[in-house]
Amino acid sequence: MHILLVEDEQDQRELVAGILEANEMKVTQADSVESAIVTLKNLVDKNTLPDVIFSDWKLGTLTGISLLEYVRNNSLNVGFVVATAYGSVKHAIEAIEKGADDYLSKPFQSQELLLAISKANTAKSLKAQNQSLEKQLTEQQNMVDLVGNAPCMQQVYERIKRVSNTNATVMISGESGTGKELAARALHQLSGRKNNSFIAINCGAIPESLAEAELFGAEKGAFTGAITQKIGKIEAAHQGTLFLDEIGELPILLQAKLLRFLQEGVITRLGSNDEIQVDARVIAATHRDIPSQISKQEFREDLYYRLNVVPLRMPSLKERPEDIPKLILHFTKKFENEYGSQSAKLSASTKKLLLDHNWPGNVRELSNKLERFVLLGDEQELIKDLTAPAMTEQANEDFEGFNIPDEGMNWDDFEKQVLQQALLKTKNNKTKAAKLLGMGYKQFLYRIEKFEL
Ligand SMILES: Nc1ncnc2c1ncn2[C@@H]1O[C@H](COP(=O)(O)OP(=O)(O)OP(=O)(O)O)[C@@H](O)[C@H]1O
Repeated sequence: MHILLVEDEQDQRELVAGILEANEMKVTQADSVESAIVTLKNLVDKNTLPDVIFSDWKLGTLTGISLLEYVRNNSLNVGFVVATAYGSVKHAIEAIEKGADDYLSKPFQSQELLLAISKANTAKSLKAQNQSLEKQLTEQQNMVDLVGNAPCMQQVYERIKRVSNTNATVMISGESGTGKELAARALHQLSGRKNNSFIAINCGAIPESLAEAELFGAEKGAFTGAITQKIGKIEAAHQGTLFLDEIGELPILLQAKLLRFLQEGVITRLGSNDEIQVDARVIAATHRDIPSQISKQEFREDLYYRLNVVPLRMPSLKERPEDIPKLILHFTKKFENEYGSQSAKLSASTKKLLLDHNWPGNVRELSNKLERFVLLGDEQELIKDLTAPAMTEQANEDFEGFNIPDEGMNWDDFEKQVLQQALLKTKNNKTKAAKLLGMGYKQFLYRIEKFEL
């Protein structure tokens, strides 16, 4: 262990140095705050910082506090022990408040000295560990944009890091709003393909009749309306990443063609016989239970195994309530920046409501609620929203015989209930639910997002 010993009285300094050296410590001596700072600067340059500084309180006209301030202001990670005059508790308290790890009242026994030094050294090591963990976490967060440190999220980060730089196909599962697309983007960002395209396509959002041209491209005249040559999404992802969202919605015919691409790395544009080599890393995502789709013959088993080389499950928000405070902070700041407004502070009881909420719409729901709060600054509305009873299946059934009541009605509630019923009827299949209501998928998606369904 290396100690910087700062003491202006030579006898005292040599006495302490003797004890430390007898205990196999390396000692560098300084007789004033100024010379200690010069010594520290030299040691920083040589990258040989001491482990602990042991400094007297009174050093000429200055005190050990000036040295402590220098050390802490420059974020030098060293342990710090201050020796104060007998009975000067005030100084001891001040030293601890300013960031000393321990203090010793003079006169002290050599055992007390060694104990204080060892304590300060441990504190230094812990600080170094924390700093490196924090740095790792921040790097990770910056890299992937995903907020949350819960153990289940750490596993997600670990897996993303491990497979990002490979070409392995990843199948991301998880409830709606859990960050599946963010995870896919992270895989792309952390890969060697990051400077090429990330092409995302929602397999549920394209009408079946156009899906093949959308994915594989089409030659001019391949079908009515194909007035120019069309490059498909797969081809557009050449040398980059192709993100197939809602893969469970992909029509069965196209599943066979996708499988061929995954196996052979070639595609054929609609209306052409030429094979085109495409090098795209494929990431798929679904909130549906694909094995049960397989048993209903809605999804090809061989395609599933080809896609599910590396499964990545995004945890629901319910599984990681400890991340809610961090997410609240993240979204509040994000929307404050976006709208250039300062939101009102959330009261402790509202924070508790946010923590206790069930979050069926996961992080997306939390983000939407906080966006509204930042925009409107209406805490009461947020509370009302969080305490409104959840829609039950029974309530939906009651709704079937609905007539506009004489006293009028709330249009938003009405719309929300219709959307919920459509989702219930189609077991959350958004494409089918949109069809049921005669709406385009995007239009439907917009509305369910508006109501955080
Ligand atoms: N861990 C997270 N940290 C920060 N933001 C998140 C996180 N998870 C989700 N979000 C945010 O929530 C919203 C929904 O995320 P995303 O679109 O990635 O979810 P998804 O699982 O793909 O949803 P869906 O299945 O409905 O498409 C986005 O605005 C995203 O930025």
